[in-house]
Amino acid sequence: MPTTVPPVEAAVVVHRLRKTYGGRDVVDGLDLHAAAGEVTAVLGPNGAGKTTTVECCEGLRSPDGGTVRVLGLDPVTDAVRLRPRVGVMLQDGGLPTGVRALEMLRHVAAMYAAPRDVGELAERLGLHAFARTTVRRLSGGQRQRLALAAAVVGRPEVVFLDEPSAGMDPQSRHAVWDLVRELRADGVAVVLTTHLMDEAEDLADRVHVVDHGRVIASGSVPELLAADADGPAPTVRVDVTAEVDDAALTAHLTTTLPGTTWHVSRTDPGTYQVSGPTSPTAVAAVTAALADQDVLVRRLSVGRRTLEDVFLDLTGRHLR
Ligand SMILES: Nc1ncnc2c1ncn2[C@@H]1O[C@H](COP(=O)(O)OP(=O)(O)OP(=O)(O)O)[C@@H](O)[C@H]1O
Repeated sequence: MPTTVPPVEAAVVVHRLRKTYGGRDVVDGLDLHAAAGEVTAVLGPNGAGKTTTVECCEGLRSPDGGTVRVLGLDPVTDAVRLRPRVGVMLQDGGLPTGVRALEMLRHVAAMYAAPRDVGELAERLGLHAFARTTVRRLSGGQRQRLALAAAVVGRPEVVFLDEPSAGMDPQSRHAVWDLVRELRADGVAVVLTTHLMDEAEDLADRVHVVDHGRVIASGSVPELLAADADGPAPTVRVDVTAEVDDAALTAHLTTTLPGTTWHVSRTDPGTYQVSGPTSPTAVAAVTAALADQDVLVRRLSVGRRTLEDVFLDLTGRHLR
């Protein structure tokens, strides 16, 4: 996997971070960095230690080991100096619940020297529709949008977004992505955690994959795809109506296409991934072999491996 040496100008540098709960290292020597003008995505299975790491960067938790620097400062001891320069969107919103939505945003904006235009921000995140609703009555997605607005209204230099588009409808998600791209273009260091691989693939300049409290892979999406053990081989994906005899399918392909190597795996019930040197003949051979097995193909697509494929290969398929 590509190694990562933090650039001198990194806005966020986490070095050998350790955080222990009840004698268990939930963050266990984690290194990552995030640069200004880039979107850095932190990915990992449930419980991998992403939120704990981000909360150490936000100064909400104190490390048990290692160092964290945000804009060259310690997020815990320099919290007062960092507050006007860092925007934070917590996973649970973390908003006061008794105030009206827009009133809350105006109040947050008033705490900064040169805030964004609240009306414009409210417009682009669709906050006007629930401007006078109290925060406790907002839907999950509305609360997320308000939390995002509060995180960016002060024109921060660094923004931490913990699962920013979780629970949002597709329209809101696109509005969030546009805003994140704009922040990047303005030179902001955006650090986000997400479980949405397409979100990371679309937005992230740099990805850190975390598992068991450590970064197990880092790089740009093309670097991660290229560094993948199986290589960025094109794949055929088939959705089928019955069980496939994958050994028979592999044997059929290697016999029909001499000199090639194939790997067939079931990715989900009813979905198989066939990896190998894909060609028009190979696609025909896959469908012929499935016809031999009396398996009807409901959908077939040919494509490269995705970040999700790489993620699953790195972190496994078992539930956490
Ligand atoms: N205050 C706490 N006390 C005890 N254990 C904690 C505490 N906070 C987090 N943990 C544990 O630390 C581990 C990492 O949690 P964390 O929230 O950082 O994971 P995550 O990668 O953000 O997961 P998710 O994707 O589910 O949000 C989990 O096993 C969690 O139960």
